[in-house]
Amino acid sequence: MIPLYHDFTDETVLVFGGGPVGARKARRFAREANVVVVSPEFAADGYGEAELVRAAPDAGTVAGWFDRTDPALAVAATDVDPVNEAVEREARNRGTLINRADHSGERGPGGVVVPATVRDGGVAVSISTGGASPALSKELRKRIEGELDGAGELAAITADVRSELKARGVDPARRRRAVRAAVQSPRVWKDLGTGVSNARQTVDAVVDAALGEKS
Ligand SMILES: C[C@@]1(CC(=O)O)c2cc3[nH]c(cc4nc(cc5[nH]c(cc(n2)[C@H]1CCC(=O)O)[C@@](C)(CC(=O)O)[C@@H]5CCC(=O)O)C(CC(=O)O)=C4CCC(=O)O)c(CCC(=O)O)c3CC(=O)O
Ligand SMILES: NC(=O)C1=CN([C@@H]2O[C@H](COP(=O)(O)OP(=O)(O)OC[C@H]3O[C@@H](n4cnc5c(N)ncnc54)[C@H](O)[C@@H]3O)[C@@H](O)[C@H]2O)C=CC1
Repeated sequence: MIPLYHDFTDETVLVFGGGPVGARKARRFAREANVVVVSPEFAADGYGEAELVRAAPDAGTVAGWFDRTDPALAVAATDVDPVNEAVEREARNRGTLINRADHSGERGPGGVVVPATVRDGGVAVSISTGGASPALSKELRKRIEGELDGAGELAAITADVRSELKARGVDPARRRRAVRAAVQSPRVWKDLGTGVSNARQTVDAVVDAALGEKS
């Protein structure tokens, strides 16, 4: 399996099954997509901003929900095998991405896994075991959680620096050297998250030094 980051803005994610697993996937995708959860019961803790539709489609009526919502991704998270199978089949017929929450191992065309994810601002690190051991993905996620502190802030600062250097016409090789120096600098990392404009100033000093300019 090959990891990709997918932009779900303005897209719909259709979740079948409103148990703890369906709810977890709904929360995950609702941060960006329009999420519709179809289930006869909604007993779990939270579904984010998802739209909840009370219904219990069988294998024959699953397709109608695809017609109504036109999803970019379908999640099969019911505890009814033939329904999960029908969701997968329908997604595949339409070329829609499919996440079988009840199924490890082989995925087939359009099959995707939901990874364990750590975020800091716009920075995300995702972990998958290719479906072999979700508990291990979760454990590894916990171990790296603290490692990303400040990465979101540094990504935002260096994004600004990159466009400023581009606008000033600094050539690509020197730009690359300067941005690399900034992300590698222990002084920069020390100043991230201190709540003042320290980090930006430190980045500017490191960038100026790398470009051979006085700060
Ligand atoms: C294939 C996959 C499909 C998919 O859902 O995309 C899948 C499938 C299954 N999970 C099962 C069980 C558990 N899943 C978790 C937890 C998570 N599972 C997630 C993803 C995935 N789970 C995909 C593969 C990811 C990879 O490649 O590693 C995470 C990472 C993301 C998320 O779901 O948000 C989230 C952690 C989030 C976090 O905390 O960071 C725990 C741990 C716990 O609950 O503490 C357990 C119990 C322990 C265990 O069994 O390992 C079962 C058996 C059900 C049964 O036996 O009845 C199946 C079905 C099967 O194996 O057939
Ligand atoms: N991917 C993951 O991380 C995990 C996956 N699983 C698997 O995912 C599946 C769901 O897990 P849980 O949420 O814990 O199960 P659950 O049994 O608590 O929830 C299943 C939900 O599906 C609903 N449902 C039943 N028939 C339906 C229908 N015809 N259409 C739509 N919804 C219907 C039920 O009302 C219930 O809300 C299970 O098959 C389990 O094997 C379980 C644990 C973790």
